[in-house]
Amino acid sequence: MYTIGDYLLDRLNELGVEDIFGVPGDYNLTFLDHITAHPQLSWVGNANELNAAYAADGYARTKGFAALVTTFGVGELSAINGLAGSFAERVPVIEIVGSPVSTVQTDKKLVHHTLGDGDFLHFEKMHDAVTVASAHLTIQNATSEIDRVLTTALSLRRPGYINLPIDVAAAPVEKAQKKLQLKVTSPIDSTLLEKIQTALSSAKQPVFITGHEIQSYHLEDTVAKIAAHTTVPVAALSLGKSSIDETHPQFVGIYSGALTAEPLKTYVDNADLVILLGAQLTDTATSGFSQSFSASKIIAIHPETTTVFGQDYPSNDFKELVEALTTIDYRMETSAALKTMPSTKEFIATDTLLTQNRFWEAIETNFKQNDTIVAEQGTSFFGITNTQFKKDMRLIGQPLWGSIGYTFPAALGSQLAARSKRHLLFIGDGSLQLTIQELGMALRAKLTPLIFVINNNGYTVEREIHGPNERYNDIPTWDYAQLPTVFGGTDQNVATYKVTTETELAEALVTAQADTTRLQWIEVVMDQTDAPELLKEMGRIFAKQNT
Ligand SMILES: Cc1ncc(Cc2c([C@@H](C)O)sc(CCOP(=O)(O)OP(=O)(O)O)c2C)c(N)n1
Ligand SMILES: [Mg+2]
Repeated sequence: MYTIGDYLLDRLNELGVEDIFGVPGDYNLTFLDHITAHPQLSWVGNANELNAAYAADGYARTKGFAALVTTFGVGELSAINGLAGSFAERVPVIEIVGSPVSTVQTDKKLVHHTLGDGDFLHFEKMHDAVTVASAHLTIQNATSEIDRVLTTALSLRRPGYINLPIDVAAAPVEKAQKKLQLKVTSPIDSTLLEKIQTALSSAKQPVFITGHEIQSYHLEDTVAKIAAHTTVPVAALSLGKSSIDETHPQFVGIYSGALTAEPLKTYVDNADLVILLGAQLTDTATSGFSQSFSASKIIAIHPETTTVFGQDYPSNDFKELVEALTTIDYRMETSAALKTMPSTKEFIATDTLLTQNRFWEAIETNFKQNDTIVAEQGTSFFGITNTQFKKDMRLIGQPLWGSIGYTFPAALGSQLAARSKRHLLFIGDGSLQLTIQELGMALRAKLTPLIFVINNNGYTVEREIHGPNERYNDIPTWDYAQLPTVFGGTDQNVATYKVTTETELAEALVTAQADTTRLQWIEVVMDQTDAPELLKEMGRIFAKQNT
Protein backbone atom coordinates (compact mmCIF):
# COMPACT_ATOMS: atom_id res chain seq x y z
CA MET A 1 0.00 0.00 0.00
CA TYR A 2 1.34 3.45 -0.97
CA THR A 3 1.29 5.71 2.10
CA ILE A 4 1.69 9.37 3.05
CA GLY A 5 5.12 8.38 4.34
CA ASP A 6 6.00 7.07 0.87
CA TYR A 7 4.65 10.28 -0.70
CA LEU A 8 6.94 12.37 1.55
CA LEU A 9 9.97 10.18 0.76
CA ASP A 10 9.32 10.30 -2.99
CA ARG A 11 9.11 14.10 -2.85
CA LEU A 12 12.43 14.27 -0.97
CA ASN A 13 14.02 11.95 -3.53
CA GLU A 14 12.59 14.14 -6.31
CA LEU A 15 14.60 17.01 -4.77
CA GLY A 16 17.82 14.96 -4.90
CA VAL A 17 17.84 13.36 -1.45
CA GLU A 18 19.33 9.84 -1.46
CA ASP A 19 20.45 9.54 2.19
CA ILE A 20 18.38 10.37 5.24
CA PHE A 21 19.91 11.20 8.60
CA GLY A 22 18.51 10.76 12.08
CA VAL A 23 17.89 8.62 15.15
CA PRO A 24 15.02 6.09 15.55
CA GLY A 25 12.31 6.48 18.18
CA ASP A 26 9.09 4.58 18.79
CA TYR A 27 7.15 7.45 17.20
CA ASN A 28 9.04 7.10 13.89
CA LEU A 29 10.04 3.42 13.66
CA THR A 30 7.26 2.32 11.30
CA PHE A 31 8.03 5.32 9.07
CA LEU A 32 11.72 4.29 9.00
CA ASP A 33 10.56 0.96 7.53
CA HIS A 34 9.50 2.94 4.45
CA ILE A 35 12.94 4.57 4.21
CA THR A 36 14.76 1.24 4.35
CA ALA A 37 12.28 -0.19 1.81
CA HIS A 38 12.66 2.77 -0.59
CA PRO A 39 14.74 1.76 -3.66
CA GLN A 40 16.51 5.13 -3.97
CA LEU A 41 17.01 6.00 -0.27
CA SER A 42 19.55 4.91 2.37
CA TRP A 43 19.18 5.37 6.11
CA VAL A 44 22.19 7.01 7.80
CA GLY A 45 21.87 6.39 11.52
CA ASN A 46 23.60 9.10 13.56
CA ALA A 47 24.89 8.96 17.12
CA ASN A 48 22.56 11.78 18.14
CA GLU A 49 20.07 14.17 16.57
CA LEU A 50 22.35 17.22 16.82
CA ASN A 51 24.96 15.37 14.74
CA ALA A 52 22.17 14.28 12.38
CA ALA A 53 21.16 17.92 11.83
CA TYR A 54 24.79 18.96 11.31
CA ALA A 55 25.36 16.10 8.86
CA ALA A 56 22.17 16.96 6.99
CA ASP A 57 23.40 20.56 6.71
CA GLY A 58 26.71 19.45 5.18
CA TYR A 59 24.83 17.08 2.84
CA ALA A 60 22.49 19.87 1.70
CA ARG A 61 25.39 22.28 1.04
CA THR A 62 26.80 19.72 -1.40
CA LYS A 63 23.71 17.98 -2.74
CA GLY A 64 21.27 20.89 -2.58
CA PHE A 65 18.70 19.45 -0.16
CA ALA A 66 18.66 17.15 2.90
CA ALA A 67 16.37 15.52 5.45
CA LEU A 68 16.65 14.10 8.93
CA VAL A 69 14.17 12.13 11.02
CA THR A 70 13.86 12.64 14.77
CA THR A 71 11.50 11.43 17.43
CA PHE A 72 9.01 13.69 19.16
CA GLY A 73 10.33 16.05 21.88
CA VAL A 74 13.61 14.51 22.95
CA GLY A 75 14.91 14.01 19.41
CA GLU A 76 13.79 17.25 17.78
CA LEU A 77 15.02 19.39 20.69
CA SER A 78 18.46 17.83 20.35
CA ALA A 79 18.41 18.69 16.63
CA ILE A 80 17.15 22.27 16.95
CA ASN A 81 20.57 23.88 17.33
CA GLY A 82 21.59 22.27 14.05
CA LEU A 83 18.47 23.58 12.34
CA ALA A 84 19.16 27.06 13.70
CA GLY A 85 22.56 26.95 12.02
CA SER A 86 20.96 25.89 8.74
CA PHE A 87 18.48 28.75 9.08
CA ALA A 88 21.19 31.31 9.83
CA GLU A 89 23.41 30.20 6.96
CA ARG A 90 20.63 29.47 4.46
CA VAL A 91 20.76 25.71 4.06
CA PRO A 92 17.58 23.82 3.08
CA VAL A 93 17.15 20.93 5.53
CA ILE A 94 13.84 19.22 6.28
CA GLU A 95 13.28 17.84 9.78
CA ILE A 96 10.65 15.11 9.94
CA VAL A 97 9.47 14.54 13.51
CA GLY A 98 7.73 11.24 14.23
CA SER A 99 4.92 12.04 16.67
CA PRO A 100 2.34 9.99 18.61
CA VAL A 101 -0.84 8.71 16.97
CA SER A 102 -3.24 11.59 16.21
CA THR A 103 -5.90 10.43 18.70
CA VAL A 104 -3.28 10.26 21.50
CA GLN A 105 -2.55 13.91 20.73
CA THR A 106 -6.17 15.05 20.43
CA ASP A 107 -7.04 13.16 23.62
CA LYS A 108 -4.11 14.95 25.33
CA LYS A 109 -2.78 11.69 26.77
CA LEU A 110 0.16 11.87 29.17
CA VAL A 111 2.61 9.83 27.06
CA HIS A 112 6.42 9.63 27.14
CA HIS A 113 8.52 12.33 25.43
CA THR A 114 5.96 15.02 26.44
CA LEU A 115 6.03 17.59 29.21
CA GLY A 116 3.23 15.65 30.89
CA ASP A 117 0.72 18.42 30.26
CA GLY A 118 -1.20 16.95 27.32
CA ASP A 119 0.03 19.70 25.01
CA PHE A 120 1.59 18.31 21.80
CA LEU A 121 2.34 21.65 20.12
CA HIS A 122 5.13 23.00 22.34
CA PHE A 123 8.01 21.68 20.27
CA GLU A 124 6.82 22.64 16.80
CA LYS A 125 6.22 26.16 18.16
CA MET A 126 9.80 26.13 19.44
CA HIS A 127 10.90 25.50 15.86
CA ASP A 128 9.10 28.56 14.44
CA ALA A 129 12.14 30.83 14.74
CA VAL A 130 14.46 28.41 12.94
CA THR A 131 12.24 27.21 10.09
CA VAL A 132 10.73 28.98 7.12
CA ALA A 133 7.78 26.58 6.84
CA SER A 134 6.29 23.98 9.14
CA ALA A 135 3.34 21.59 9.06
CA HIS A 136 1.49 19.31 11.47
CA LEU A 137 0.25 16.63 9.11
CA THR A 138 -3.23 15.13 9.06
CA ILE A 139 -4.61 12.61 6.58
CA GLN A 140 -6.54 15.44 4.91
CA ASN A 141 -3.75 18.02 4.57
CA ALA A 142 -0.68 15.81 4.15
CA THR A 143 0.16 15.98 0.43
CA SER A 144 -0.48 19.72 0.02
CA GLU A 145 1.39 20.54 3.25
CA ILE A 146 4.35 18.33 2.30
CA ASP A 147 4.60 20.09 -1.08
CA ARG A 148 4.27 23.52 0.55
CA VAL A 149 6.95 22.95 3.18
CA LEU A 150 9.45 21.38 0.76
CA THR A 151 9.06 24.02 -1.99
CA THR A 152 9.22 26.91 0.49
CA ALA A 153 12.33 25.49 2.18
CA LEU A 154 13.99 25.04 -1.22
CA SER A 155 13.08 28.43 -2.65
CA LEU A 156 14.23 30.30 0.48
CA ARG A 157 17.08 27.91 1.25
CA ARG A 158 15.96 27.61 4.87
CA PRO A 159 14.88 24.62 7.03
CA GLY A 160 11.38 23.17 7.02
CA TYR A 161 9.63 21.18 9.78
CA ILE A 162 7.13 18.36 9.33
CA ASN A 163 5.33 16.80 12.31
CA LEU A 164 4.35 13.31 11.14
CA PRO A 165 2.01 11.35 13.45
CA ILE A 166 2.43 7.56 13.23
CA ASP A 167 -1.09 6.97 11.84
CA VAL A 168 -0.77 9.75 9.24
CA ALA A 169 2.54 8.34 7.95
CA ALA A 170 0.86 4.95 7.51
CA ALA A 171 -2.35 6.24 5.83
CA PRO A 172 -2.94 5.32 2.15
CA VAL A 173 -2.66 8.07 -0.49
CA GLU A 174 -2.46 8.48 -4.26
CA LYS A 175 1.01 8.87 -5.75
CA ALA A 176 1.78 12.40 -6.95
CA GLN A 177 0.71 12.77 -10.60
CA LYS A 178 2.96 15.78 -11.29
CA LYS A 179 6.43 16.91 -10.29
CA LEU A 180 6.74 19.49 -7.50
CA GLN A 181 5.91 22.99 -8.76
CA LEU A 182 8.95 24.98 -7.58
CA LYS A 183 8.23 28.59 -6.77
CA VAL A 184 7.17 30.58 -9.85
CA THR A 185 9.22 33.76 -9.93
CA SER A 186 7.98 37.22 -10.91
CA PRO A 187 9.95 39.18 -13.57
CA ILE A 188 12.79 41.36 -12.31
CA ASP A 189 11.76 44.93 -11.47
CA SER A 190 13.06 46.86 -14.53
CA THR A 191 13.64 50.04 -12.54
CA LEU A 192 15.90 48.07 -10.24
CA LEU A 193 18.06 46.87 -13.13
CA GLU A 194 18.19 50.43 -14.49
CA LYS A 195 19.31 51.73 -11.06
CA ILE A 196 22.11 49.16 -10.91
CA GLN A 197 23.16 49.95 -14.51
CA THR A 198 23.20 53.70 -13.85
CA ALA A 199 25.21 53.26 -10.67
CA LEU A 200 27.78 51.08 -12.41
CA SER A 201 28.04 53.31 -15.49
CA SER A 202 29.07 56.25 -13.33
CA ALA A 203 31.40 54.26 -11.08
CA LYS A 204 35.16 54.75 -11.38
CA GLN A 205 36.19 52.36 -8.58
CA PRO A 206 33.49 49.70 -8.20
CA VAL A 207 33.86 46.38 -6.41
CA PHE A 208 31.74 43.25 -6.02
CA ILE A 209 31.79 41.52 -2.62
CA THR A 210 30.34 37.99 -2.66
CA GLY A 211 29.02 35.98 0.27
CA HIS A 212 27.47 32.73 1.46
CA GLU A 213 24.06 33.32 -0.11
CA ILE A 214 25.72 32.85 -3.51
CA GLN A 215 26.77 29.39 -2.30
CA SER A 216 23.27 28.66 -0.93
CA TYR A 217 21.86 29.20 -4.44
CA HIS A 218 24.85 27.56 -6.20
CA LEU A 219 25.55 30.74 -8.20
CA GLU A 220 29.35 30.61 -8.05
CA ASP A 221 29.65 30.14 -11.82
CA THR A 222 27.26 33.04 -12.43
CA VAL A 223 29.41 35.30 -10.27
CA ALA A 224 32.45 34.21 -12.30
CA LYS A 225 30.57 35.20 -15.48
CA ILE A 226 29.69 38.63 -14.02
CA ALA A 227 33.35 39.16 -13.13
CA ALA A 228 34.57 38.14 -16.59
CA HIS A 229 31.94 40.27 -18.31
CA THR A 230 32.44 43.47 -16.27
CA THR A 231 36.14 42.94 -15.31
CA VAL A 232 35.14 44.53 -11.97
CA PRO A 233 37.28 43.18 -9.07
CA VAL A 234 35.50 40.60 -6.90
CA ALA A 235 36.35 40.15 -3.23
CA ALA A 236 34.72 37.51 -1.04
CA LEU A 237 33.80 37.56 2.63
CA SER A 238 35.11 34.77 4.85
CA LEU A 239 31.37 34.04 5.32
CA GLY A 240 31.33 33.04 1.68
CA LYS A 241 34.92 32.03 0.91
CA SER A 242 34.77 30.15 -2.44
CA SER A 243 31.58 31.96 -3.52
CA ILE A 244 33.75 32.86 -6.49
CA ASP A 245 36.46 30.57 -7.78
CA GLU A 246 39.71 31.85 -6.25
CA THR A 247 41.67 31.24 -9.44
CA HIS A 248 39.40 33.63 -11.35
CA PRO A 249 41.39 36.59 -12.79
CA GLN A 250 39.03 39.09 -11.17
CA PHE A 251 39.13 37.45 -7.72
CA VAL A 252 41.18 39.79 -5.53
CA GLY A 253 41.04 38.15 -2.11
CA ILE A 254 39.08 37.97 1.12
CA TYR A 255 37.72 41.28 2.40
CA SER A 256 37.69 41.33 6.22
CA GLY A 257 37.24 45.02 7.01
CA ALA A 258 40.17 46.58 8.86
CA LEU A 259 42.08 43.26 8.83
CA THR A 260 42.10 43.07 5.01
CA ALA A 261 45.49 42.94 3.32
CA GLU A 262 46.59 45.89 1.21
CA PRO A 263 46.11 47.07 -1.50
CA LEU A 264 42.66 45.39 -1.43
CA LYS A 265 41.66 47.12 1.81
CA THR A 266 42.24 50.63 0.45
CA TYR A 267 40.57 49.83 -2.88
CA VAL A 268 37.38 48.51 -1.24
CA ASP A 269 37.19 51.12 1.51
CA ASN A 270 37.48 53.89 -1.07
CA ALA A 271 35.22 52.25 -3.65
CA ASP A 272 32.60 54.56 -5.12
CA LEU A 273 30.28 51.57 -5.60
CA VAL A 274 30.13 48.37 -3.49
CA ILE A 275 27.80 45.71 -4.88
CA LEU A 276 27.17 43.00 -2.26
CA LEU A 277 26.20 39.72 -3.93
CA GLY A 278 24.60 37.51 -1.26
CA ALA A 279 27.04 38.94 1.25
CA GLN A 280 26.05 39.71 4.82
CA LEU A 281 28.35 42.14 6.65
CA THR A 282 28.48 40.20 9.95
CA ASP A 283 30.90 40.86 12.81
CA THR A 284 33.29 37.98 12.02
CA ALA A 285 33.20 38.76 8.29
CA THR A 286 34.04 42.44 8.78
CA SER A 287 36.33 42.16 11.82
CA GLY A 288 33.85 43.83 14.10
CA PHE A 289 32.05 45.96 11.49
CA SER A 290 35.30 47.73 10.63
CA GLN A 291 34.60 48.16 6.91
CA SER A 292 35.23 51.81 5.94
CA PHE A 293 33.19 52.10 2.77
CA SER A 294 30.11 54.27 3.16
CA ALA A 295 26.65 52.66 3.43
CA SER A 296 25.54 55.22 0.83
CA LYS A 297 27.74 53.47 -1.74
CA ILE A 298 26.16 50.03 -1.26
CA ILE A 299 23.87 48.04 -3.52
CA ALA A 300 23.04 44.88 -1.54
CA ILE A 301 21.49 41.96 -3.46
CA HIS A 302 19.98 39.29 -1.17
CA PRO A 303 17.49 36.43 -1.67
CA GLU A 304 14.52 38.26 -0.19
CA THR A 305 15.30 41.86 -1.03
CA THR A 306 17.72 44.16 -2.82
CA THR A 307 18.68 47.56 -1.43
CA VAL A 308 20.01 50.33 -3.68
CA PHE A 309 21.58 53.15 -1.67
CA GLY A 310 19.11 52.56 1.13
CA GLN A 311 16.02 52.04 -1.09
CA ASP A 312 14.48 48.53 -0.78
CA TYR A 313 13.30 46.53 -3.80
CA PRO A 314 11.70 43.40 -2.28
CA SER A 315 10.83 40.02 -3.80
CA ASN A 316 12.94 40.01 -6.95
CA ASP A 317 14.11 36.48 -7.69
CA PHE A 318 17.67 36.33 -6.37
CA LYS A 319 18.92 33.82 -8.94
CA GLU A 320 17.37 35.72 -11.84
CA LEU A 321 18.67 39.09 -10.61
CA VAL A 322 22.22 37.80 -10.17
CA GLU A 323 22.03 36.17 -13.60
CA ALA A 324 20.83 39.46 -15.12
CA LEU A 325 24.14 41.02 -14.07
CA THR A 326 26.04 38.77 -16.47
CA THR A 327 24.92 41.04 -19.30
CA ILE A 328 25.03 44.44 -17.61
CA ASP A 329 26.75 47.04 -19.77
CA TYR A 330 30.05 47.82 -18.03
CA ARG A 331 33.77 47.12 -18.33
CA MET A 332 36.53 48.57 -16.16
CA GLU A 333 38.83 50.98 -17.98
CA THR A 334 41.80 49.84 -15.90
CA SER A 335 41.85 46.82 -13.61
CA ALA A 336 43.81 47.79 -10.54
CA ALA A 337 46.60 45.38 -9.51
CA LEU A 338 44.79 44.08 -6.44
CA LYS A 339 45.80 40.42 -6.17
CA THR A 340 46.59 40.13 -2.46
CA MET A 341 46.45 36.37 -1.99
CA PRO A 342 49.96 34.94 -1.36
CA SER A 343 51.11 32.81 -4.29
CA THR A 344 51.33 29.19 -3.22
CA LYS A 345 55.05 28.77 -2.66
CA GLU A 346 56.87 25.47 -2.02
CA PHE A 347 56.92 24.25 1.60
CA ILE A 348 60.39 23.10 2.76
CA ALA A 349 59.82 21.20 6.02
CA THR A 350 62.29 21.54 8.88
CA ASP A 351 62.57 19.51 12.05
CA THR A 352 61.07 22.29 14.17
CA LEU A 353 57.85 22.14 16.15
CA LEU A 354 54.81 23.06 14.10
CA THR A 355 53.38 26.55 14.34
CA GLN A 356 49.99 27.68 13.04
CA ASN A 357 51.52 29.81 10.30
CA ARG A 358 53.75 27.02 9.03
CA PHE A 359 50.90 24.48 9.32
CA TRP A 360 48.66 26.51 7.02
CA GLU A 361 51.55 27.14 4.60
CA ALA A 362 52.08 23.35 4.38
CA ILE A 363 48.36 22.69 3.97
CA GLU A 364 47.99 25.35 1.26
CA THR A 365 50.70 23.66 -0.86
CA ASN A 366 48.73 20.38 -0.64
CA PHE A 367 45.39 21.67 -1.91
CA LYS A 368 44.08 19.92 -5.01
CA GLN A 369 41.59 21.14 -7.61
CA ASN A 370 37.99 20.28 -6.65
CA ASP A 371 38.78 19.72 -2.94
CA THR A 372 36.06 20.38 -0.40
CA ILE A 373 37.58 22.02 2.67
CA VAL A 374 35.65 22.00 5.95
CA ALA A 375 36.97 24.30 8.67
CA GLU A 376 35.69 24.55 12.24
CA GLN A 377 35.33 27.76 14.19
CA GLY A 378 38.59 28.41 16.04
CA THR A 379 42.14 28.54 14.76
CA SER A 380 40.97 26.29 11.86
CA PHE A 381 38.61 28.78 10.26
CA PHE A 382 40.91 31.75 10.80
CA GLY A 383 43.83 29.75 9.45
CA ILE A 384 42.03 28.69 6.28
CA THR A 385 40.49 32.12 5.54
CA ASN A 386 43.44 33.63 3.70
CA THR A 387 44.85 30.48 2.09
CA GLN A 388 44.79 30.49 -1.69
CA PHE A 389 42.32 27.90 -3.03
CA LYS A 390 42.93 26.00 -6.25
CA LYS A 391 40.34 25.78 -9.07
CA ASP A 392 36.87 24.53 -8.14
CA MET A 393 37.71 24.23 -4.44
CA ARG A 394 34.97 25.04 -1.99
CA LEU A 395 34.77 25.78 1.72
CA ILE A 396 32.17 24.59 4.22
CA GLY A 397 32.18 26.44 7.53
CA GLN A 398 29.72 28.08 9.89
CA PRO A 399 31.20 31.50 10.73
CA LEU A 400 27.82 33.13 11.31
CA TRP A 401 26.03 30.59 13.51
CA GLY A 402 29.37 29.20 14.75
CA SER A 403 28.19 26.19 16.73
CA ILE A 404 31.42 24.31 17.41
CA GLY A 405 31.48 20.63 16.62
CA TYR A 406 29.29 21.28 13.56
CA THR A 407 32.01 20.67 11.00
CA PHE A 408 32.74 17.06 11.90
CA PRO A 409 29.24 15.69 11.05
CA ALA A 410 28.91 18.32 8.29
CA ALA A 411 32.07 17.07 6.58
CA LEU A 412 30.74 13.51 6.76
CA GLY A 413 27.36 14.58 5.39
CA SER A 414 29.03 16.44 2.54
CA GLN A 415 31.18 13.45 1.61
CA LEU A 416 28.13 11.17 1.71
CA ALA A 417 26.64 13.54 -0.86
CA ALA A 418 29.74 13.44 -3.06
CA ARG A 419 31.96 10.46 -2.32
CA SER A 420 34.16 11.19 -5.32
CA LYS A 421 35.20 14.57 -3.91
CA ARG A 422 38.22 14.76 -1.64
CA HIS A 423 37.21 16.22 1.73
CA LEU A 424 39.69 17.78 4.17
CA LEU A 425 38.41 18.66 7.64
CA PHE A 426 40.25 20.96 10.03
CA ILE A 427 38.84 20.85 13.54
CA GLY A 428 40.13 21.85 16.97
CA ASP A 429 40.35 19.47 19.91
CA GLY A 430 37.72 21.47 21.79
CA SER A 431 35.17 21.31 18.98
CA LEU A 432 35.84 17.65 18.26
CA GLN A 433 34.96 16.75 21.83
CA LEU A 434 31.36 17.90 21.20
CA THR A 435 30.55 15.66 18.23
CA ILE A 436 33.22 12.91 18.19
CA GLN A 437 30.55 10.21 18.35
CA GLU A 438 30.00 10.60 14.59
CA LEU A 439 33.38 8.91 13.96
CA GLY A 440 31.48 5.65 14.35
CA MET A 441 29.11 6.57 11.51
CA ALA A 442 32.06 7.65 9.33
CA LEU A 443 33.86 4.34 9.77
CA ARG A 444 30.70 2.27 9.31
CA ALA A 445 29.90 4.20 6.12
CA LYS A 446 33.51 3.74 4.97
CA LEU A 447 33.98 7.48 4.42
CA THR A 448 37.47 8.63 3.54
CA PRO A 449 37.98 12.26 4.59
CA LEU A 450 41.36 13.57 5.67
CA ILE A 451 40.72 14.80 9.20
CA PHE A 452 43.22 17.13 10.87
CA VAL A 453 42.61 17.34 14.63
CA ILE A 454 44.38 20.42 15.99
CA ASN A 455 45.43 19.42 19.48
CA ASN A 456 46.36 22.67 21.24
CA ASN A 457 45.19 21.73 24.69
CA GLY A 458 41.83 23.47 24.69
CA TYR A 459 40.04 26.52 23.45
CA THR A 460 42.74 28.69 21.88
CA VAL A 461 40.24 30.95 20.14
CA GLU A 462 38.60 31.61 23.52
CA ARG A 463 41.99 32.22 25.12
CA GLU A 464 42.58 34.88 22.45
CA ILE A 465 39.32 36.57 23.43
CA HIS A 466 39.50 36.25 27.23
CA GLY A 467 40.99 34.13 30.02
CA PRO A 468 44.14 32.81 28.27
CA ASN A 469 45.20 30.75 31.27
CA GLU A 470 41.82 30.16 32.86
CA ARG A 471 40.73 26.62 33.67
CA TYR A 472 37.49 27.12 31.75
CA ASN A 473 39.51 27.24 28.51
CA ASP A 474 41.26 23.94 29.30
CA ILE A 475 39.73 20.61 28.29
CA PRO A 476 40.36 17.03 29.41
CA THR A 477 43.39 15.56 27.63
CA TRP A 478 42.29 12.83 25.21
CA ASP A 479 44.52 10.42 23.31
CA TYR A 480 43.18 11.52 19.92
CA ALA A 481 45.22 8.97 17.94
CA GLN A 482 43.44 6.16 19.82
CA LEU A 483 39.92 7.41 19.08
CA PRO A 484 39.39 5.61 15.74
CA THR A 485 39.95 2.25 17.43
CA VAL A 486 37.32 3.09 20.04
CA PHE A 487 34.78 4.00 17.33
CA GLY A 488 35.20 0.90 15.16
CA GLY A 489 38.46 1.68 13.36
CA THR A 490 40.49 -1.19 11.89
CA ASP A 491 43.52 -1.40 9.61
CA GLN A 492 41.02 -1.72 6.76
CA ASN A 493 39.13 1.55 7.31
CA VAL A 494 41.41 4.08 9.00
CA ALA A 495 45.03 5.29 9.19
CA THR A 496 46.13 7.43 12.13
CA TYR A 497 49.04 9.83 12.55
CA LYS A 498 50.32 12.11 15.31
CA VAL A 499 52.56 14.97 14.20
CA THR A 500 54.41 17.60 16.23
CA THR A 501 57.07 18.83 13.75
CA GLU A 502 57.04 20.17 10.18
CA THR A 503 58.86 17.08 8.91
CA GLU A 504 56.39 14.72 10.57
CA LEU A 505 53.52 16.70 9.01
CA ALA A 506 55.13 16.64 5.56
CA GLU A 507 55.63 12.87 5.77
CA ALA A 508 52.10 12.29 7.04
CA LEU A 509 50.69 14.39 4.20
CA VAL A 510 52.48 12.28 1.59
CA THR A 511 51.27 9.00 3.10
CA ALA A 512 47.76 10.17 3.93
CA GLN A 513 47.09 11.65 0.49
CA ALA A 514 48.27 8.48 -1.23
CA ASP A 515 45.89 6.35 0.86
CA THR A 516 42.49 7.08 -0.72
CA THR A 517 40.62 4.02 0.51
CA ARG A 518 40.66 4.74 4.24
CA LEU A 519 39.72 7.58 6.59
CA GLN A 520 42.86 9.58 7.41
CA TRP A 521 43.04 10.73 11.04
CA ILE A 522 45.91 13.20 11.62
CA GLU A 523 46.44 14.63 15.08
CA VAL A 524 48.43 17.86 14.84
CA VAL A 525 49.97 19.11 18.09
CA MET A 526 50.44 22.87 18.44
CA ASP A 527 50.98 25.31 21.29
CA GLN A 528 47.89 26.60 23.08
CA THR A 529 49.07 30.19 22.76
CA ASP A 530 49.74 29.93 19.01
CA ALA A 531 47.07 31.34 16.67
CA PRO A 532 46.79 32.70 13.13
CA GLU A 533 47.41 36.47 13.03
CA LEU A 534 43.83 37.05 11.85
CA LEU A 535 42.52 35.30 14.98
CA LYS A 536 44.80 37.23 17.31
CA GLU A 537 43.44 40.48 15.83
CA MET A 538 39.87 39.20 15.87
CA GLY A 539 40.25 38.10 19.49
CA ARG A 540 41.10 41.67 20.48
CA ILE A 541 38.10 42.95 18.51
CA PHE A 542 35.66 40.45 20.07
CA ALA A 543 37.01 41.16 23.56
CA LYS A 544 36.29 44.87 22.96
CA GLN A 545 32.91 44.15 21.31
CA ASN A 546 31.88 42.11 24.38
CA THR A 547 32.47 44.87 26.92
C1 LIG B 1 28.10 24.86 20.82
C2 LIG B 1 29.08 25.94 21.16
N1 LIG B 1 29.46 26.09 22.45
C3 LIG B 1 30.35 27.06 22.80
C4 LIG B 1 30.87 27.92 21.86
C5 LIG B 1 31.87 29.00 22.25
C6 LIG B 1 33.19 28.73 21.59
C7 LIG B 1 33.66 29.45 20.50
C8 LIG B 1 33.04 30.73 19.97
C9 LIG B 1 34.07 31.88 19.91
O1 LIG B 1 32.55 30.51 18.65
S1 LIG B 1 35.15 28.79 19.92
C10 LIG B 1 35.22 27.62 21.21
C11 LIG B 1 36.39 26.71 21.42
C12 LIG B 1 36.94 26.10 20.17
O2 LIG B 1 38.10 25.35 20.58
P1 LIG B 1 38.84 24.45 19.53
O3 LIG B 1 37.88 23.71 18.73
O4 LIG B 1 39.85 23.63 20.27
O5 LIG B 1 39.53 25.49 18.57
P2 LIG B 1 40.99 26.15 18.63
O6 LIG B 1 41.70 25.61 17.41
O7 LIG B 1 40.77 27.61 18.57
O8 LIG B 1 41.66 25.68 19.91
C13 LIG B 1 34.10 27.73 21.99
C14 LIG B 1 33.89 26.86 23.21
C15 LIG B 1 30.43 27.73 20.51
N2 LIG B 1 30.87 28.54 19.52
N3 LIG B 1 29.57 26.73 20.20
MG1 LIG C 1 41.83 23.74 20.58
